[in-house]
Amino acid sequence: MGKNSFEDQNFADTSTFSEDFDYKGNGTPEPPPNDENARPRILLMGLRRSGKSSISKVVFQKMSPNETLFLETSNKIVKENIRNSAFVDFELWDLPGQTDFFDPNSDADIMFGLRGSLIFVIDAQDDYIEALNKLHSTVTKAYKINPNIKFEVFIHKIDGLTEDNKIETQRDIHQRAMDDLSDSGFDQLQLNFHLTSIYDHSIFEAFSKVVQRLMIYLPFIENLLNLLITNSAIEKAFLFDVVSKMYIATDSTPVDMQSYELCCDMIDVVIDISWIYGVKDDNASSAYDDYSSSVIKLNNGTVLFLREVGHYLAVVCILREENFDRRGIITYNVLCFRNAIQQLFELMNKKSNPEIK
Ligand SMILES: Nc1nc2c(ncn2[C@@H]2O[C@H](COP(=O)(O)OP(=O)(O)OP(=O)(O)O)[C@@H](O)[C@H]2O)c(=O)[nH]1
Repeated sequence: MGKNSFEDQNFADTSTFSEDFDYKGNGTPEPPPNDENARPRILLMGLRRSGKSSISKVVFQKMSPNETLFLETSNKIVKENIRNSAFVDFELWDLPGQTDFFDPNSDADIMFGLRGSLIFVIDAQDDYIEALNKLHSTVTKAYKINPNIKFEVFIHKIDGLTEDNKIETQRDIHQRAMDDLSDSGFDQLQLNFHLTSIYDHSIFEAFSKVVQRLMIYLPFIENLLNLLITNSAIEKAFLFDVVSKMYIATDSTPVDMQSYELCCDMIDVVIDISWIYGVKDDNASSAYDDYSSSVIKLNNGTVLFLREVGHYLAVVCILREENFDRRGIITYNVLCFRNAIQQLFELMNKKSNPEIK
C-alpha cells in the first residue's frame, strides 16, 4: 500500500465544498418540517421496564450497568441536553413507558415534529407481543406527523440470550414488525434494528449508528477517514466522541466489535493516565486536552494510535507494527485530517451563525 501524503489529495480541503454544502446521507434533500441546522432530538420509547433509562444513564452518565438494577420506574419525561462535542449535540428525551400518544392532551405533534430519531426499546427477555403492538402504534403515529423521523428498534437485554436465540429473536421481531407495517399500508416506513445490552459495547455501537444517521456531514468525514487509512497503511480508523465513547464515523471497511472495543479501551487508558500523571494547564479540569496523543504497541504486532482532533474528538487508528515504521507520515496525515475537521467546524459555525464572516 502506498504511503502518500494525505494532503496531496484535494479532499482534505473543505474549500472544495461550496458554502451551501448540502449533502444528505441518502443523496436527496429532505423536505420540511426538518431544518437540517436544527438541533436534533432523540426520543427513547418503549414499554415500562424495557431499559430506556438504563440506556440513557449508562451511555451518557457513565452509570455502571449494575447500578441500573436500582432505577425506579419513571412517571415523567426526562429531558437531557447532550453536548459532548461538535458532532454529538442533541436533546435526549426519555419517555415513561405508559405515555399514550392517542390521548388528545399529549403533545405528539411537538414531540415528533422536529428533526430527530425515535428509538423504540424492546425487552428481548420478555414476551414481546405487547411491545410489538406498541411499536406499531407509535411509529405509525410519528410517521404521520413527521415522515422524516428516523426509526430505530433496540432489541434490548440480549445478554440473557444464547447466540442462536439472539438471531432467532431478531428474525422474529423483524418479521412481525415489518408484516404489521405492510398490512396497514406503511411499507415505505423504514425500521433499523439493533441488538443491544448495557452489559457490553453493543449499546454504544447502536447509539453511534443512531447519531451517525442524524449527521449531515457524515459522508464527508467518512471520505476523509478513507483517505487517511489508504495513505497511511492503517487497517481501521474511528473518529470518537471521547466523552461517550460513541464513534461518530469510521472508514468504509467493515466494523468488527473487537476493534471497536479495543479502541474504547485505549480511550479509557489515555484518559486515566492523563488524570493520574498528566500536568494540567491553569484552569484546565484535566490534562487530557486538544493536543493529547498516544501510541500503544500490543504484543500481537498491532499498534493503536490516538490523536485528539477537536474538543473531545479523537481519531483512533489500528495498524500493523511494520507499517508504523514511517510514523512521521502517519502523524502528518492525521494532522491534515485534523485541519480538515477544523475547517468543517468553521463551515458548520458559519451555517448556524450566518452573521459570522
Ligand atoms: N439484563 C439486562 N437488564 C437490563 C438491561 N438494561 C436495563 N436492564 C434492567 O431493566 C430494568 C428496567 O430498567 P429501566 O431503565 O428502569 O427501564 P425503563 O424502560 O426506563 O422503565 P420505565 O421507567 O418504567 O419506563 C432494570 O432493572 C435494569 O437493570 C440490559 O441490557 N440487560
